[in-house]
Amino acid sequence: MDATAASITLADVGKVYPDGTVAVDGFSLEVRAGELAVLIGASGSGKSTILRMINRLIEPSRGTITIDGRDILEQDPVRLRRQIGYVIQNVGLFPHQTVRANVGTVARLLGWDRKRINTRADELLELVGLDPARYGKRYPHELSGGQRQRVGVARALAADPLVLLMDEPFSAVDPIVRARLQEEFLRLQATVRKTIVLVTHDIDEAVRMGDRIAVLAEGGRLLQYATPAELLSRPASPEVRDFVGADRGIRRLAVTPVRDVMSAHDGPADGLPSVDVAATLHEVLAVMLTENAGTVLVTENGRPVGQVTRTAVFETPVPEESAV
Ligand SMILES: Nc1ncnc2c1ncn2[C@@H]1O[C@H](COP(=O)(O)OP(=O)(O)OP(=O)(O)O)[C@@H](O)[C@H]1O
Repeated sequence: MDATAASITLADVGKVYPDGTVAVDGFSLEVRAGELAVLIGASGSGKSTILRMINRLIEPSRGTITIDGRDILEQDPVRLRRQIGYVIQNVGLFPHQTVRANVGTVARLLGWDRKRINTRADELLELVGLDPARYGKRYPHELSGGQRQRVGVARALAADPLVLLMDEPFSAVDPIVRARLQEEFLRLQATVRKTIVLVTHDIDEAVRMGDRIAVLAEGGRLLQYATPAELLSRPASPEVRDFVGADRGIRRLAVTPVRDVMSAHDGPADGLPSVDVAATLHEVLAVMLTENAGTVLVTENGRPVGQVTRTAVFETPVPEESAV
């Protein structure tokens, strides 16, 4: 297969554990190739169960899961898992193996020769921002939490999987490291473009990372599956609205491109502060506040292409939420 990413489809998937717990009851979702889908929801809503059904660490009780159109239940689970990267909270690095050996685990299982494994491991360490010469020979206990997490990501990418499953990958590190890892990971994703399903408890992480966010309630009930901007501006129900939280207005600014809100520029541009057309409303607001301006010019390659007023920042798009 030449593709670097694959679509994932879950159709009416259910899981009943042997003790009778209905963890997931008829869950359907489509993740497009190269997209990062976030699963978020209350504790016990079935997020991890869904994730682990995709790599068959848990066998579904019903329904169909396909990767690139191929039913995963018709594939050998061990081979399937080698094509799917899996990153978990505490990474699960092998403590008695060096960083380089940890990253090379899957490649070794695939029978690659030592030279190719080491070259690949070093490439991946560089990709996640760890100098191979400095860190390759260390053991996991000789790394910080954030560095271990990066090794976990490098290991998950080692066999160039089509799909990456991440279960709270950044939650074990402190908030500052977490924000940096998220940012680095997004840059990495812009290069590798894997299809990713990420489970989190953190709505800010979901909004920052997700191309689409699935909000789940108990039993894997899908409340909404939408882009961050859509979720924040148009929560599908009071349940989603509560979940997304009271400060969603601020979050919405961070995901709404200025392009969606700007109007035609009229009048002289002299003296107006400006933002690039790729900016978000959050950046526009920051400029308005620091420059004490009511209008900001929007430029593309340095030329004015529109303007945004303070009213537009706060009024557009008008969310249907006057009921609260
Ligand atoms: N092995 C198991 N046997 C029985 N019930 C289980 C098992 N694993 C999970 N459950 C139950 O299935 C439901 C869904 O669990 P799951 O771990 O998928 O939820 P989650 O949304 O990932 O939760 P959290 O956010 O707390 O990690 C919960 O009610 C949980 O108690």
